[in-house]
Amino acid sequence: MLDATDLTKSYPSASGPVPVLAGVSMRLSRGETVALTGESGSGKSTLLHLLAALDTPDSGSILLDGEEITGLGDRARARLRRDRFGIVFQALNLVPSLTVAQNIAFQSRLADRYEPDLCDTLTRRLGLSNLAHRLPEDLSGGQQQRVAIGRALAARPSVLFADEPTGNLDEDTADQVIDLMLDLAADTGTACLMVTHSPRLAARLGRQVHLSKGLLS
Ligand SMILES: Nc1ncnc2c1ncn2[C@@H]1O[C@H](COP(=O)(O)OP(=O)(O)OP(=O)(O)O)[C@@H](O)[C@H]1O
Repeated sequence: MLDATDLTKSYPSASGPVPVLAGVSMRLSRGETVALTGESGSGKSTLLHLLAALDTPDSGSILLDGEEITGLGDRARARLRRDRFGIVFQALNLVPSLTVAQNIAFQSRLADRYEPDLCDTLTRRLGLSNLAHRLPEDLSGGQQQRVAIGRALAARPSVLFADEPTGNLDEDTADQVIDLMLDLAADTGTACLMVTHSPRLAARLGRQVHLSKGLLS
């Protein structure tokens, strides 16, 4: 479904371009779950940003269902993210003026795919039913993380991209949130690519890939 080949990416610096990705290829099949690991600064977030169409590679190809997405302009990439991708990053970007229930419905409404029953189910399974009318500022970090996961999955994305989604949670809560995320992703047929520093969390996913020296193994 998502098929990336020979991706390269450098960032400019005072002493010239600094290469981060040196020819990364990876494939993500429908419903597959993959953990992306690697040392700090190895380029995990950079790769996730390219695959999620938040940034463009210097060279290489990314096919989504056979269609090249690297050449798309900003608007087309924004549409693609809205319609096909769920994104759960450390900066959760919940809409501060919307309640939990409204945040969960938010992307699915934008994508014109709002399903009240699915939103209710996600809210309940994420343990947010009694918080549905609260604003994000009145939630704990873990509760906000669950809202972000619900919002991403309510739009039935093809791929869920998660960058350290439980980075600031204790181990037990992180395990619960990841298990729930994987469970819900499986129910909605969503593939999942998750960046994590934790080998323990990585082991819970179907496959692990490791980024080192600009290459995946
Ligand atoms: N916008 C940018 N401009 C310049 N350099 C950048 C930019 N974004 C990332 N980098 C550099 O690219 C390298 C890879 O960064 P990236 O955030 O992808 O790594 P990471 O593996 O996700 O790290 P971490 O695990 O610490 O989050 C780092 O050396 C970083 O300093």
